[in-house]
Amino acid sequence: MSDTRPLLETRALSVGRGGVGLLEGVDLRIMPGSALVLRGPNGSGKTSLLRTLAGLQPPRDGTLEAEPDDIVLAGHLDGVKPTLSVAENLRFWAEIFGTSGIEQALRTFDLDRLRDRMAASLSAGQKRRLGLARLIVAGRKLWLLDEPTVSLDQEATGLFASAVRAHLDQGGAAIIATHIDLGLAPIEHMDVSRYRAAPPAPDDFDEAFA
Ligand SMILES: Nc1ncnc2c1ncn2[C@@H]1O[C@H](COP(=O)(O)OP(=O)(O)OP(=O)(O)O)[C@@H](O)[C@H]1O
Repeated sequence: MSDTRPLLETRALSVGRGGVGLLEGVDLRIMPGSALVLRGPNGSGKTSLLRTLAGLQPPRDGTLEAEPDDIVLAGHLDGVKPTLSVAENLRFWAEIFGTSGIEQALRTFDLDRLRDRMAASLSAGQKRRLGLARLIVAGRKLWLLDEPTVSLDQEATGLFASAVRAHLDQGGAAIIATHIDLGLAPIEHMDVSRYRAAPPAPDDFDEAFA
């Protein structure tokens, strides 16, 4: 039976950062098997939106419906533990997420040859691959990805795109802040600057200096 319920739905969601409103009126509906690419200039609020969807910060307004246990976020900080080996990092996350088995994650991101290397000694791109391998280990349905291809070469970007495609084929979903074309067509794009929050009313502004 196909699952026709959205994995995430927002209505009139408002997002801010540091007490400042960034986005308003964001309506999103993410179905199993679908991917949404977030676009927008630097500072427009992509990371803040992903953090809000992941439950790391509360919405300023509106509603967000999602099952927290369905979601995994891969952010700018890879979450890699430098004093653990590649395999130990993956086993650590498997324990955190309550899953088992790291071989598929190692294979997917071509990390097998590096399995016993201390994460501290990995190159930036290798570290990023390890951070992304955490997605496989997590076993969650909705991937929230913030600039996932930073530091990745063309080959590793291809591995990542294949991993996303396989995830979608298995009924997973992804929201990806990225400026590059991952070749995942057909795919929806959303420019977050469409939802830019109105600046504070002049009265509020004056009040701050009263
Ligand atoms: N911790 C913070 N405290 C206050 N303001 C912040 C904080 N982090 C980010 N901001 C501000 O919030 C705004 C949105 O930032 P955000 O990181 O969400 O944008 P972005 O679209 O992801 O940008 P980029 O494309 O550069 O990654 C920016 O003006 C930024 O300076």
